[in-house]
Amino acid sequence: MAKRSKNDEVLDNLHNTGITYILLLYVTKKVFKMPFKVVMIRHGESEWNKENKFCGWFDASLSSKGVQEAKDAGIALKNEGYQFDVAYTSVLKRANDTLTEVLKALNQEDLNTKKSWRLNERHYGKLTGLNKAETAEKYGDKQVHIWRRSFDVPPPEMDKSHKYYEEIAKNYKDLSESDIPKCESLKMTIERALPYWNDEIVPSIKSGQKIIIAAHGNSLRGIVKYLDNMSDEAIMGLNLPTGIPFVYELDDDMKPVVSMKFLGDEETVKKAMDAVAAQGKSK
Ligand SMILES: O=C(O)[C@@H](COP(=O)(O)O)OP(=O)(O)O
Repeated sequence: MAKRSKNDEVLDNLHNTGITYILLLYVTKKVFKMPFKVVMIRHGESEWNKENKFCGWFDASLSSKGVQEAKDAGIALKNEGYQFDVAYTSVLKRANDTLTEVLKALNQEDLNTKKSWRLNERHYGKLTGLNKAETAEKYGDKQVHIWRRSFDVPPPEMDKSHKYYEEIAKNYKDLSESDIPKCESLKMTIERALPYWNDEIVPSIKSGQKIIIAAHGNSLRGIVKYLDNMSDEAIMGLNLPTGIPFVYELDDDMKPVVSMKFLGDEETVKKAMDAVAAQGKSK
C-alpha cells in the first residue's frame, strides 16, 4: 500500500470535519426546525434618489447620505452578530458600494460576492433621468403611481435616441440586445430576477450558507412579493426604504416563518417608507 503523507491525513481530516459539519447542521435544522436566515438591503440613497430622478439601469453613485446609511446598516448588522458566507448584488454601483460599506463594518471585505444584472433595478424606460415630482405635475399623480407601483403596466420604452441609452447599453455589451430591456414593469422584473433567486440563491441558502442580498427598491419588491405570496394589489402599497437591512427567516421549502423584519425602529422605518411613497407626488 502506498505510504500516506502527512498532507493526505490533514486533507482527510478536513474532509471528514466538513462532512460532519454539514451533517450536524442538517440534523440540528431538522430536529430544532431552525429556519434559514436571509438578509436583504436596498442600497443607500443614490445621487439620483437625492435629485428625485427615475434611475432604473442608469449607474448612479451613492450620495454622501447613502454612504452613511450603508455604514450604519453594517454597524446594525454587526451589533446583531451577523456574519455572511456569500453576498449577492446587482451590477449597479449603488448596490455594490452599499455592500462594500456593509462588509467593511463586518470586517468581511473579502467575502465571496456574486453580481448579476438579474438583481438590477427595474428598467425605467423612457422615464429614466426625469424628475419624479415634475413628471407627476405633467402627467398627474395617478399616472406616475401607475408607472411606479402597478404590477404589470410598464413605463414607456426607452429608444436608442434617449439621452441615457448609450451610457446604459455600454455596460451590457455581454448581454444580447434582446436581453436588455427597453422598459420593465414589476412583473417583467420578477420574471428575470426569479430564475436567479431559484437557481443561484436558493441552493446556497439550502446548503446552509448565510447570505446577504444588496439590491434595489423594485428588484427586492419582486422577491418579497414572491416569498410572501403577495397579491398584485398588495405589492402596490410596499415602498422599501434605502439602507435599512431586513431579515427573512425561511423554512426548508423557502416559505417565510418570519417576513421582512427590519433592523431599525418601527417609526424610523415607517417614516422612510412614507418618504419613498411621496417621491412620485407633484408638489
Ligand atoms: O429606479 C429608481 O428610481 C429607484 C426606485 O424608484 P421608485 O420605483 O421608488 O420610483 O430605484 P433604486 O433607487 O432602488 O435603484
